Amino acid sequence: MVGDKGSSPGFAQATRDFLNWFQALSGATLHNEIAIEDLRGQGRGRGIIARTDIEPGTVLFTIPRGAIICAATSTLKYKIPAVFNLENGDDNSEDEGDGSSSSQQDSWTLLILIMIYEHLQGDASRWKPYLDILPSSFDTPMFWSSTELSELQASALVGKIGRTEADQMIQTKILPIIRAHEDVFFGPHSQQLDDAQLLELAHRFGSTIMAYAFDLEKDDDEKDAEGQEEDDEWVEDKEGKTMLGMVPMADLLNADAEFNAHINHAEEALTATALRKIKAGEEILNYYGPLPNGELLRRYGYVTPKHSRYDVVELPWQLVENELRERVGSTMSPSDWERVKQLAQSDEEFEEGFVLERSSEDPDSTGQLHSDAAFSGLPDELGEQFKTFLKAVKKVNGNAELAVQALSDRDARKELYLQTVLATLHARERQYATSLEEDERLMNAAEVTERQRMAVWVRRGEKQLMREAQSWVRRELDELQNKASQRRQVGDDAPAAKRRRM
Ligand SMILES: C[S@@+](CC[C@H](N)C(=O)[O-])C[C@H]1O[C@@H](n2cnc3c(N)ncnc32)[C@H](O)[C@@H]1O
Repeated sequence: MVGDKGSSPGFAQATRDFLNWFQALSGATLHNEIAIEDLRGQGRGRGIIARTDIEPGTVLFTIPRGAIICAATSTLKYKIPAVFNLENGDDNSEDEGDGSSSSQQDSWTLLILIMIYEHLQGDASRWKPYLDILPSSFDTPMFWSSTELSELQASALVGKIGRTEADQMIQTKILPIIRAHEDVFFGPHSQQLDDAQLLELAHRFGSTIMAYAFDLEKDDDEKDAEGQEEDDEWVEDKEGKTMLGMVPMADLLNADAEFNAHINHAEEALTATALRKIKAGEEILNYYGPLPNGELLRRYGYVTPKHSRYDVVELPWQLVENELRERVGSTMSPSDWERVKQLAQSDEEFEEGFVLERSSEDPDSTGQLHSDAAFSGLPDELGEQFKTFLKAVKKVNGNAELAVQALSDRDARKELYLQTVLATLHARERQYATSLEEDERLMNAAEVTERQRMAVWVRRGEKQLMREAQSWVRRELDELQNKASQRRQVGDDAPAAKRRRM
């Protein structure tokens, strides 16, 4: 859900002004039978709805590239060319150490600077009606209080919010540029802002870019390394290499794991087309990718039931190690165990944690999914690291019986592995303050706020996945036991058969 400070009439007027502005753009098109609607009642801000049935392949709207806010279109680059790397024409501009050189900027920080500049231009910005419909507050965890964050419990999402890193990026890359060019950012009519206000503005536009901006450099027929066609996605470009831009109208589309529209990138314009028949009254939906709900919440500030199929749980190796030690190293001294750890960690493949996820098909070319996702196995790398650890145990203590046996007998190792993982999954589940069952109850409780409900949804999804993983491990253990008892039966029968033959 996106916040907008305006009251309802302001909201509707801003939508109308934006529509008029958009339709007057040279090269822009908008299908007559689609409408921007106020979906705040459903917690989805604005969205685009079909007013009549729309046939597959129909062009919904076209955005000329010149209407996108990006480094190529904003006049800011002519005012502070050094920051945009235009003076030397290459990447070797001098680093002034104050954030003013291009080498310190990336596509994120440049777009934040552009958005702050255009915002401070007020009526003078050619994107004013578009800027007026962008959100001024967000439901992403970056803006949650510590009490709200505590509702995420043991979710790995907590460690990924990155408020401190964002603050630091703004302090080192955004504020020094604005302070060094106050005449550019604060025109004769605009109000001066202090550092705290600028910090808030930079956070606001950083979050806007996270939830709205487009990667502009992909072509329709671009292929990834495997030769597969890549989707044009709303991206988080952490390395800052691709040009990001704010694309009016395209970013009014909400999204889900099943969707019905696609944005094509062509030379002169971006075009939204219907992927299948869209019925009158249906919302036109884009796709942000196969994201778990935790990631959807972190980047976009919402969760959906359809994204649950992509949920993940992070299993820290330390938890696996604790369980393994109990089983194979309980008689080892702390210093011997330390040697085991050092040996295992010296392996260059060593991982601090492993991600559990379900197997899921990709949406088809019309944006639809046809089967449920299911947990179907542990990561291979986890099994390999488990074996590496067993080898290290054997090296340090050749008498560690269980480890030695597990290394020479495949089934014994599999059983030890599965038992250890099962115990780890229980331990991981205990790190969350409430049970899955309590969360199920909370989902329907009246007193729960929207942010709390989203946090419960994320942690509940992770617990559900852990339960599925536990059932899978139990089934594997049962199979192993059945196999062993069948072998015992064959073994018991064998001498009898032999006797008969004799
Ligand atoms: C690119 S914008 C889409 C337009 C947006 N609704 C608006 O009013 O500006 C992305 C934001 O829309 C909202 N959104 C998108 N899809 C949603 C969904 N399926 N359910 C709820 N909110 C959604 C989220 O707040 C997200 O950060």
